[in-house]
Formats: sequence, C-alpha cells, structure tokens
Amino acid sequence: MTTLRLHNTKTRKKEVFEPIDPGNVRMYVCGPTVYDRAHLGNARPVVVFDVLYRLLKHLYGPGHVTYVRNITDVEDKIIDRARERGIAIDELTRTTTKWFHQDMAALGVDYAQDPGFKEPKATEHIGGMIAMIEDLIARGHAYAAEGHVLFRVRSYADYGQLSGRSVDDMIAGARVEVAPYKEDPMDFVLWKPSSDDQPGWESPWGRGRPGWHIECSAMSLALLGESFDIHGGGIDLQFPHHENEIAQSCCAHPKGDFARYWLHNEMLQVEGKKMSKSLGNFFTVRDLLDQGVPGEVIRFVFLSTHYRKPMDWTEAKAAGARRTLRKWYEQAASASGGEVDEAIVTALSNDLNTHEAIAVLHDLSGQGDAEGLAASLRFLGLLGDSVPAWATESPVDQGTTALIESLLAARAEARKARDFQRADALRDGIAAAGVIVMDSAEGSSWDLGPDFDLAKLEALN
Ligand SMILES: Nc1ncnc2c1ncn2[C@@H]1O[C@H](COP(=O)(O)OP(=O)(O)OP(=O)(O)O)[C@@H](O)[C@H]1O
Ligand SMILES: [Zn+2]
Repeated sequence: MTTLRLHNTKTRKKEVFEPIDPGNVRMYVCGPTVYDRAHLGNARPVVVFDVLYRLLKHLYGPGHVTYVRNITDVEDKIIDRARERGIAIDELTRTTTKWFHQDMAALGVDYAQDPGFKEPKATEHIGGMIAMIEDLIARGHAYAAEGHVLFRVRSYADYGQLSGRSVDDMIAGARVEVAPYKEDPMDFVLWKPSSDDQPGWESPWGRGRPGWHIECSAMSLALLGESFDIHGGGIDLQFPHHENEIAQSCCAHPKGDFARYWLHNEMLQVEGKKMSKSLGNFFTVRDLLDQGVPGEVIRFVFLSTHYRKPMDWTEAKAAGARRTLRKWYEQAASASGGEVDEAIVTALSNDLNTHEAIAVLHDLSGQGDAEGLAASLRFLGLLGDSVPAWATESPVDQGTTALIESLLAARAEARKARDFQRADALRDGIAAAGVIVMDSAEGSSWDLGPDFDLAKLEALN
C-alpha cells in the first residue's frame, strides 16, 4: 500500500500515518457554527478534508473510515443572530444547516448517502458534555463559580503544546476575558448560565449551556472514542479552540491520546487578510454560485493550492479553472470505466499534494487517456455521474474563439507599438464584454465569464 505522509501540526513534521486500527480509521473535523451562509473561507477546510477522506477510503477501504464533522448549533453567535432576525433558534440553525449542505454539495462534498460520515449536533450531546465537565471537576481540572464552570488551565502542564508556545506567551497574545469568577484570566468556560430567554439545559450548576470547546471534546468522544487518528480544522482554530479541546479531553481521559495527527488548513485570504465574518471582507459560496461560477471551478481553484499555504480567490484563477475543466470534460465524456491513476494517489499521499495531482491530470489529458482522466477527476471530486451542464451548454464556438484571439492579438500589437491608449481600450472593452483574460509570462489565456456578451465583443472589432 502507498505510504501516507501527513504534516502533523503537533510535531511540526511530516510523519508517516499509522492508524490505531486500520479496520476503522477515525477522523474528526470541526464543523460550522450554523448562524449564516458559509463564506468561501469556511468552504476550504470542507474541501481539504473531503480530499483526505476520499484518500483514506481509497487506501483503507470505504467501510474502514469514520469521518465526523459536527454541527455547532449552540453558540452565542446563533443566539444573537436569531434575536436580530426575530426567528426561533431552531429555525435559524435548521435553515443554515440545509444551506450548508446544499452549498457544499455544489463543491462535490455530499455525504447524504455515506454511512462512514457522521454529523453530530451539539444539542444532541449535552448529556455527554455535562458528564465530561463533572469528571473534570472531580479530577481537579475545573471549578464551578457563579453558575459558570471553568477549566483550570494551570492544572494541565502540557497546555500549549499544539501551538508550541508557553501559557504566558499565549496569554500575552490572546484576548483573554477577565471575569471576577475566574481564578486565572487564562481559564476558559466549560459551562455558563442561561437567562430565561436563552437556550439552556438543567445541570448540576443550574440551567445553562455549554461553551464551544467542550462541544467538540464530547462529540468526538461519543463517536470516535478516547483515542482517534486525525483531528482537522482551519489554522485559526489551533489556538485557543484546539488547545482547549486537547486540555479537556486529555484531562478527562488521561489514558487516551485524544487525536494523534493534527492537520490544519491555511486561510483563504482577501488582500493578505483572513476572509472572515468579523472583518466583513467575505463573500459566500452561494454568492459565487449565483454569479454563475460552477462548484467544480471553486473546488478546482482550492485544489490548485496546497492546503498549508494561504491563498486568494481571483477571477483569473476561476477563469483558468473553467477553461481547463471544460477541456477535460470534453475528453472525459467519451470514457467508460477506468481507474484512478496511481500517480494521483501518490501525490495525495504526500501530505495531500493536490497541486501535483492536478499536474497529473494535465499529463493524462495530454496523453489522451480519457479513462484515466475521467476516473481521476471523479476521485478528486471534480466530476460526478455526468459532465456538468455548464461545460456543455455554452461551448465557445469557433467564431467567438477567433474573435477573442484576434482582439487579444490586436491588443498585443498595440502594446508592442507602445500605443497604450489603444491597448488599454481593447483591454477594457474585452473585460466589459465579460471575457476574463489572464496575462502571464507565457502569454495571455482567457475564458468567458458568466456575464459574457457577444454583441459587446463584436462591437470592438
Ligand atoms: N478564511 C478562511 N480560510 C480557511 N478556513 C477558514 C477561514 N475562515 C474560517 N475558516 C474555517 O471555517 C471553519 C468554520 O469556522 P467558524 O465556524 O469559526 O467560522 P465563522 O465563525 O463562521 O467564520 P469567521 O472565521 O469568518 O468568523 C473552521 O474550520 C475555520 O478554521
Ligand atoms: Zn472543534
């Protein structure tokens, strides 16, 4: 079997992956807090860990992998949003979860028929959370104060190992909440009281609700046990969320390992900053889909960058992806049968080198291996049962191709002749007609954008 190597954040090394039980490889990934549409950044871990899940199923067999990705449906952001919109909390979480499933399915991530995938909701595991908190109190790792229960960070000597920083350094860099009921500002909430208009459950500390971190510890324990193989999420969750998960789980179950391999995807950025709701620099997956950007194109753009590198979304990348996929789909349409190319498996087994996997797809296409291409596209989640309609509905006819190429040639000529006014006018005109042009050192390539307008293009001629 191909050796799988994964970069473990905990050791900061690429390690050979050895599952605890090859008969049941277990992975947990922190899922969405369901209060709003997923933005494009939120979709990145979903796609990255979907690729890993596909690879694990390929290597160990489909019936031998369990993938848990939770739904966080108790959280203060949810309470606030439901109040703002004047709707019930369960209506908000139900609708948002449905949107999440639809939007991710468009990106090739659909587990509706997958028995290996489990999607626990936090509200279904409150009992497990209370039990874990009681256990932590009994072991001296947590304390109740004024209706709250707090985790005593200084009671866990290994705190901070995942991030490789000392507790004091972390305090200095973090926004820790100081509260009168805390023994130490670093201590974090396991349980907090709920007022009558907030969702709450009866507990030994009064009516209240769990903190976010304990949710993942309890759900992973319930579905995967005290020790499991892989824990994933975005790098923004490394601290404090994942440090806190480790502290809770390892203190409640000192004999278990909790998670052995920690994988973190880097951020999708906008002009060098993390795309996030709080910065307001986001657009949703649904926005892109509604603008006519196909889900396969979004997925392809994600796969073009290694998961441990930050990346931007650009229209040029989307246009390039669109054109490449259109070509591949045309080739793959004739294929029947076929198997995923081993070079793809090898590339992914090297810490999910999706960039390399795409290079293999280019090779397969170049060799005219329709079967290998189709099967490999399917394996990577870039092709479903049939070629997507967008790729065949509006093929670029020869006349349009010739027109665009001649306009681009005219632009290049004008540039060469240092007639920048004409070159810029052509550039703007081509863009206004909805043609997306990508200039690179090797020359220009292009594709039709969703708002392509042939009449405008013809007017330029
Ligand atoms: N810009 C991003 N790029 C990649 N992954 C991201 C990005 N933003 C959030 N994530 C990931 O999305 C998942 C869901 O995160 P979470 O529920 O905290 O998002 P959120 O609170 O809705 O978003 P935000 O981070 O914008 O406030 C996590 O795995 C997180 O690491
Ligand atoms: Zn989590």
